[in-house]
Amino acid sequence: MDSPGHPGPPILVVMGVSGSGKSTVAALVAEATGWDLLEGDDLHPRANVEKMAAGRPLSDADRAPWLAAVGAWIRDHTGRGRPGVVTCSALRRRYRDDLAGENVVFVHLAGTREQIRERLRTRRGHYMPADLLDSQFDTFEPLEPDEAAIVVGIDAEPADVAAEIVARAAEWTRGTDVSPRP
Ligand SMILES: Nc1ncnc2c1ncn2[C@@H]1O[C@H](COP(=O)(O)OP(=O)(O)OP(=O)(O)O)[C@@H](O)[C@H]1O
Ligand SMILES: O=C(O)[C@H](O)[C@@H](O)[C@H](O)[C@H](O)CO
Repeated sequence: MDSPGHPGPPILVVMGVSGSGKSTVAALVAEATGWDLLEGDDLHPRANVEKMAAGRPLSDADRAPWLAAVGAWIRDHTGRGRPGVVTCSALRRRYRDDLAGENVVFVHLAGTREQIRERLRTRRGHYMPADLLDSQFDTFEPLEPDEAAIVVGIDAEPADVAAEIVARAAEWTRGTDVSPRP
């Protein structure tokens, strides 16, 4: 799947606000492709998890060590030429700039506040409270045209969302323009 424009296998950073479906969809993409999967939430320091569970949004400083750990996983993979799928909210442009690099493609799971609020309302067994959704949307800085990125809607079933990502990632590795679509 390599091309001169994109010399190595991709790392897909599946991003978006809490509840947009990152964990669900990334697992399906990893299953379909056989690529390594990093559940970014597993790299949060315990203090971050406790803070979110208590209903308090993370600050930039809170996110810094977590983003560094996610970035290290990405670098390890790109350095070894291994493809991967990573879940990471990557809400702000500057966070993404720290994760970006050759063969890194951001995949934004784009949904409305109302749609995601409803999904979080019915989600069970997760520490992240739905109350934090507004701060997630307030923090989110949309992808900009110069970012290597794919935007995917989340209306479809998870398997179909994952299939679209696999297809668009294949286009990306062939060098097709997949800059954000409205
Ligand atoms: N395409 C979809 N259609 C319907 N439900 C979905 C879809 N994708 C995910 N869900 C459901 O929405 C909820 C949120 O999904 P998920 O936990 O994967 O989101 P997340 O972005 O990883 O959240 P967080 O960042 O808080 O970990 C889950 O209950 C999941 O089953
Ligand atoms: O950047 C953030 O505010 C946090 O990292 C969250 O997005 C969590 O990672 C996740 O949503 C919790 O499950």
